[in-house]
Amino acid sequence: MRLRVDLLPHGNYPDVVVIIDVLRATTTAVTYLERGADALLLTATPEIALNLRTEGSPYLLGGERGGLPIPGFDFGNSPVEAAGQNFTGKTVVMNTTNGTGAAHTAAQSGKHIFLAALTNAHAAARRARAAATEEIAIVCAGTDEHVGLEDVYAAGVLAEYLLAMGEFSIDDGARIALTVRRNGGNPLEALGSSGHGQHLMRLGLGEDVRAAAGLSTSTIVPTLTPDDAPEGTLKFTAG
Ligand SMILES: O=C(O)[C@H](CS(=O)(=O)O)OP(=O)(O)O
Ligand SMILES: [Mg+2]
Repeated sequence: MRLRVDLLPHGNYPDVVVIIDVLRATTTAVTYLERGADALLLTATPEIALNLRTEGSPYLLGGERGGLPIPGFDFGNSPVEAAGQNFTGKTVVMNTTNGTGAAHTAAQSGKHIFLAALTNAHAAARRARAAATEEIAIVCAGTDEHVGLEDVYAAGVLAEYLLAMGEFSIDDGARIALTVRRNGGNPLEALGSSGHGQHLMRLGLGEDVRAAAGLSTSTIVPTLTPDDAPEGTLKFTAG
């Protein structure tokens, strides 16, 4: 079994893909499902999300640009905000700068697509291991096409869990992620020292950084479903 870590999304995934966007899309996605959402629809663009909002639709919209809520959306991209709501019976439509796009890239080729954060890292590693037949690709979303320390650190956490579960041949991306994990301090130190973590703190969103640093507190793994989904969206449910 191969274990690969892409420090940024590249495409060409033959088997299992685990998308990581710790700050904040995948952490927030896990929280929506924790708080009862039936499903998540990750859209390719904000416009697709806005067009899904029709009278009486079961959709709520969550997303950001520049870290701030998108005009016309119900929520930003905040795990703390999501944790304070009840989404039972709702589908949350998400569009964010990096994470939702990374999921669309992965879905072009991957067979099994999961969303992972630090908060569900152990459960995500277990699901990935159970589904894989040849390769697990952990894909870091990054920020605006630049590598993000927070995502690489979380990839290292997943890689550690996976290596404890069985034999893998690993690539240099995985070696880098493991090195960052082993030298990056605890999760809050790693996230707080990342460029994007510091950006969010400057925006007054430090509580989101703290929430995203919770380690394996959730067993929910957002999983791409083959169910029908509106055009331009990917549907994830709790796995
Ligand atoms: O919401 C976030 O933290 C980022 C937005 S940005 O990098 O500040 O523009 O989005 P994500 O897609 O979760 O990386
Ligand atoms: Mg991010």
